[in-house]
Amino acid sequence: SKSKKPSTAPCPSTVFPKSYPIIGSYFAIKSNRSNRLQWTTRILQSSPSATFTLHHLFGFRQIFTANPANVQHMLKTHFFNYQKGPHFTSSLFDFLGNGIFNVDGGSWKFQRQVSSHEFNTKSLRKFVQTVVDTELHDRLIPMFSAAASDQTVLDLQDILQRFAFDNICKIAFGFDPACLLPSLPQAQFAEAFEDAAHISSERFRAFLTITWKIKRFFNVGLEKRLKIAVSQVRELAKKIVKEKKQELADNSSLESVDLLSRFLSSGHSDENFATDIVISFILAGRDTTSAALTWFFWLLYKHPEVEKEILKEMKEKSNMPVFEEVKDMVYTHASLCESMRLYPPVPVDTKLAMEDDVLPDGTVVKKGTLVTYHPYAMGRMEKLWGSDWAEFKPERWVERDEAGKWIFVGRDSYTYPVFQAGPRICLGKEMAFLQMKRVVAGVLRRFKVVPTVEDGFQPELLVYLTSKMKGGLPIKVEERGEFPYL
Ligand code: HEM
Repeated sequence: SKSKKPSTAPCPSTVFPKSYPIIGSYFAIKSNRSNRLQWTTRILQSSPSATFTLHHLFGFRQIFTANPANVQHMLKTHFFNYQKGPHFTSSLFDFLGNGIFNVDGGSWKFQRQVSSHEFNTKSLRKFVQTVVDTELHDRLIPMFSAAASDQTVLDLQDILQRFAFDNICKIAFGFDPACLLPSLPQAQFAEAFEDAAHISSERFRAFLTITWKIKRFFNVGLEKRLKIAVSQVRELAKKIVKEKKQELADNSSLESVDLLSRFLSSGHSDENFATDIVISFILAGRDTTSAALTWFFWLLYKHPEVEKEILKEMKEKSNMPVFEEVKDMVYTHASLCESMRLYPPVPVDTKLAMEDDVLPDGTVVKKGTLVTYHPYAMGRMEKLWGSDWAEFKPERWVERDEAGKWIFVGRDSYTYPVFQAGPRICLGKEMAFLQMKRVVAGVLRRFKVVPTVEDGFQPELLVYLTSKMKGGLPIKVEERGEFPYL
């Protein structure tokens, strides 16, 4: 007799979206609009080579891949064939202009060279440390301390976003928007920046590009708001560029510390160039670390054993100078990597194929096809992480040496493209880890972070350009008492 036991394997015919002539998989795409990330992840998990082609309206195709060989092909070996392309750059142009984040080819290469040079200086690293520590000790910790004494509920995500925004503005152009402080006039800059980033990313969701272009032409709806926000951001940036140029002209021996001063004093004094590159840096460095840290604190709450191990590591390093300690926090580093495996701040990233091509797994790519690599799905592939992929386990990233000390065991950047990979890999990766580890050490050393959510609460992921937690993360903070407290 036939077995009635249901199969647990996903059935391809139900998982893969049906495609019809002309309309492609329109209905499946429409009905999965609000959970597109999870939907495409499920399809990739059940696809033999972790790649599939989604058919949009009128024969337009988009390839999704979670296959490391394909990722390496598009981000490294065939880098020049996979670019941002006009759809991406035109959506962000009003906001970002020709800044590094929004250009391809020669313009990108030039900005990349100039900025990687500046990023690799010891003095910039030192400056970043000072900025982060000042923001931590003068603003974040006092705020937590006040909240602990009067038991206020805080939105952790909102606070970390404001913290990261203050930091990146000070680093990028020496301006303090002071958004961790209550309603100073500068905070308007952060609001305008948020509006500009949010509405620009809404353009990607538009069914047809022409819809937002028409609204822009008539200056109505969201496009009207975008125009106002962008002009506020750009005006302030331009004003700062002018002031900095004047300062440098008056005093050429001025100690130039922030990125903008460095660009200007190394001969890149064109106003538009300087404004565009600074805005790109703020966008890149703004929501990414805060998104990573919000999910990280949530996972720590769900995994007290990991928090305990981090505290143990901090106790062992407590006699080291602060930034030496950060470099040595191997288990904390592993925990952050693990948290970003499950919740990558940039969950998907799309490129445009400039010419016909074939991916290493045999997928045919026609010129003009969008190719999306999917870090969110890649962190959820059994083939890459084993059958326990759904578990939060920092131990995947470490080994003990003979003396019992943790050693970090990294994964290659094509299996874990959370910071992208290849020539366009994130420029701020090291800076991001430094900032995140400082926050983790600074906060955990003194406070316990307790989400005030109901039992069984599962945070929802909301994707704009970065992966936010829907509705934020309400928390209370408790003072731990004297350190060391283990
Ligand atoms: C956890 C934190 C971060 C993550 C996960 C992250 C991830 C990424 C990713 C995926 C890209 C590629 C985007 C694309 O080209 O489509 C990127 C690019 C970039 N990131 Fe980050 N980033 C982080 C923090 C930062 C910080 C703090 C900065 C600081 C300034 C920064 C600066 C940049 C820049 C300038 C680029 C453009 C590089 C280029 O196009 O050549 N990032 N980042």
